[in-house]
Amino acid sequence: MANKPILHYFNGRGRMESIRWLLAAAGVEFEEQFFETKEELQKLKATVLLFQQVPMVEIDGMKLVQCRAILHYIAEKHSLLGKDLKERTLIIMYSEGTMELMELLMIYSVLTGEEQKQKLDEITNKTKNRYFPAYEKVLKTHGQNFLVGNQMSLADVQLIETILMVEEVIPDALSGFPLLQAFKTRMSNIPTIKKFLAPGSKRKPVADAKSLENIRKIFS
Ligand SMILES: N[C@@H](CCC(=O)N[C@@H](CS)C(=O)NCC(=O)O)C(=O)O
Repeated sequence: MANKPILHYFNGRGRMESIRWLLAAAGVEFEEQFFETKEELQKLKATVLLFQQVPMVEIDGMKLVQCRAILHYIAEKHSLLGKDLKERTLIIMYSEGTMELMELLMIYSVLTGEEQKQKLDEITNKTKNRYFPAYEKVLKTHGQNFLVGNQMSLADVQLIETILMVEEVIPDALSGFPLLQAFKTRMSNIPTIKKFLAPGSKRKPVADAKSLENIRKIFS
């Protein structure tokens, strides 16, 4: 049996969480090696990180960096990247939209005070007026269960991850988006995803003040 992928990152969400989500949705077991100090990260930078950045994933004899490349590799390998060039391009297009929204949420999580309030206004506005209407429209236009090709893809996995992240800061974010509400229920009941959402999985919680402080130290 092939070795399990090994994920190298800190013990938190960041840019690795979508990779955890995708592997889990594909039903792939993985291992994690966390760095906990600046020194441990420096050691990785000096030895294995091509651009001195994480996430890094050891998979199929490669040490992959750049989260989009990693996501696309895993998606393609597990038939989550469409059946032809058009589907693949739509999947990547939708996935890029979710990544923009997730990026805003990642920035929000490290801000404090007035800066955080302003970022939340921006997130609320873009969620309700830009991103969620777009995905609602896609689902409405073709009337299918998934965003592309009537089967689960990278885009769907990233969309459910994003919906749950948004709801952590805007609990009523899905009100007014009935198709996205149904999508959330459907996706959450897919067995591999249900397992990942259950307690004890490798899904990471929202960072608390102590872990944020440690992450700041690691990357300072
Ligand atoms: N384009 C890269 C960006 C990766 C990135 O910025 N990683 C951060 C942590 S999430 C990092 O390693 N920062 C350390 C540094 O740049 O020195 C990707 O998508 O993977």
